[in-house]
Amino acid sequence: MALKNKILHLSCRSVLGEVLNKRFASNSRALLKSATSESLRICATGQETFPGDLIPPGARAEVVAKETRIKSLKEMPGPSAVSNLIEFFYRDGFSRIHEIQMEHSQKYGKIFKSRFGPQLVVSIAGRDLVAEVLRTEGVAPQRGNMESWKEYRDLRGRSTGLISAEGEDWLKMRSILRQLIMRPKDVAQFSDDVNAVVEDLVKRVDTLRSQQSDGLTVLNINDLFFKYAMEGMAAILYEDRLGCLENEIPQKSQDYIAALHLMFSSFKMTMYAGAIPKWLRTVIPRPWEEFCSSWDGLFSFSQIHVDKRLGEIQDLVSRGETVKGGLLTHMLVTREMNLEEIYANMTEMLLAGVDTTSFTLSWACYLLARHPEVQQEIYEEVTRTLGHGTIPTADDVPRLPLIRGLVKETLRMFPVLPGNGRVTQDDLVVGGYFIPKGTQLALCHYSTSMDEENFPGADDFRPDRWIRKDATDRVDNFGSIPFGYGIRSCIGRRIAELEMHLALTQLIQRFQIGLCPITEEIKAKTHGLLCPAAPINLQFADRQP
Ligand code: HEM
Repeated sequence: MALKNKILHLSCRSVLGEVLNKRFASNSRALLKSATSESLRICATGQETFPGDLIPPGARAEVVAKETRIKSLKEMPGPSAVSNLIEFFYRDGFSRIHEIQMEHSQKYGKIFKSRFGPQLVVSIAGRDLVAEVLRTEGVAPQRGNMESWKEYRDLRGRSTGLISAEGEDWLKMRSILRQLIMRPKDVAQFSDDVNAVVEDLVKRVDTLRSQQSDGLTVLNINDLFFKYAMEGMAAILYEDRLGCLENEIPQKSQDYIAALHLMFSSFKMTMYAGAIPKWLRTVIPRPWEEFCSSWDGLFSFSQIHVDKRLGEIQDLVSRGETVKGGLLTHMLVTREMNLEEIYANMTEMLLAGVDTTSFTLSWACYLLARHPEVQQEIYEEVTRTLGHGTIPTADDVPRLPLIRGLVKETLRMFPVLPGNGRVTQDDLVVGGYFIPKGTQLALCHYSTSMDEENFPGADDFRPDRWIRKDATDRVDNFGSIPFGYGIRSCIGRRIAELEMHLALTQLIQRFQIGLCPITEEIKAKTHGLLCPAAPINLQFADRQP
């Protein structure tokens, strides 16, 4: 792949945003200690706003204390420890986490507690309560217990990356990366690289369907999108290609795919590995061993690619030539992170970026195939805007609101992370309950995005519900925040969106996507991520220009 002349710029605006965010968070945390959540939501004007400057916090707290009693965690409803144990371990609840969210929120309300052994988890299943929690976050929110990830890194002398780091380490890495890839215009420069991968994706569709008797069917579409996402991520992160969309996949890439599959196939076990006390690992060693060996594979793959690029840069420098390149080049040249931190971040970003993007693409194509009339509408928008043969770039995406709506609606119906976590860093009052510092919260994204109150006709696939009616109309909705919200939200959001927008636009331009006769209704299952419970087989018929 030819190296490109790219400049990755820093932004004072985003730094300012972070400072403002910090101020707001510390203000609101102070207030939360003295007031209930109700007092935060409803101010004197009756609007949803921050009431600090309208009524002195102390006075407000007094009024509220008379009106509303803050309840304790003991009073919070929720399933009993025994029924939870049966649900998860006997009835395999881990693969139905999304359904359990719905059932429990209907039964216990928008906030409820569950116990997993010694661990108490408070689930937040209401849109406004989720907003309340995320809007009051501090400067370095914590997602959950990352002990097993950290332990592996300590064992091997590795650094943490953005997903596993906490506190100061996380802040430092986040502030570097957020200036490089957080805004659409930062990632627009990767358009050509992504399009080169999309071209290979389209060729691969041709090859795969020609191997079937009907000349149309691509079996297990997620396998194809997995390879597309891996190839796209490598093009952006490593400035290199892996050959995943070739007929013969190079051995090193195959080894990586195996390590990635091991990581996900042993997901449940590795979850326990984090929880199993160390002494118990001598009795049941397998989960921990598999966990370490899959990380070994993931780290070594990233290291090979980072070292390769480093060698190329050193050669250029020794020949006195100018160094040009993308994200990795920038990181290697500026050394704002040390080499171990670069390995760790490349490893964690690749891990975070492949399945998430590929499952979303699989669901999007499945939904298009099930709803030909919606597909036709989107096809008409694409051809009206771009014509039949024009290859879309990042600059075209704002002119394709239905393509963006398609991705948003897919992620609403199948949020690839059906839930997210936070460990509270201060005492909080949420939904009228006192939640002490250090409590594990589960934000129930699946149930909020399927809630009729937040999305009328929630079972209907309607990409157009995301289209703004005019410049002032905002359709943002805390009911569906598939990339999270705020300072610890997904750092790869813009990269993922670029990969999905460009791939879907070209697929819709080229093919009419249909259900294959052998494909029945595909249900979702939770396997860490929300994924199809059965292979999705689809037909790709050529569009007639
Ligand atoms: C459809 C695609 C994707 C979805 C739905 C998604 C969703 C998420 C969510 C929900 C989080 C947690 C946010 C929070 O805790 O508030 C997250 C974190 C993260 N994601 Fe993504 N993601 C996607 C693609 C990607 C890609 C392509 C990358 C890499 C370039 C990536 C890298 C990360 C990283 C590094 C974090 C941790 C951020 C931090 O802790 O500071 N994700 N993602």
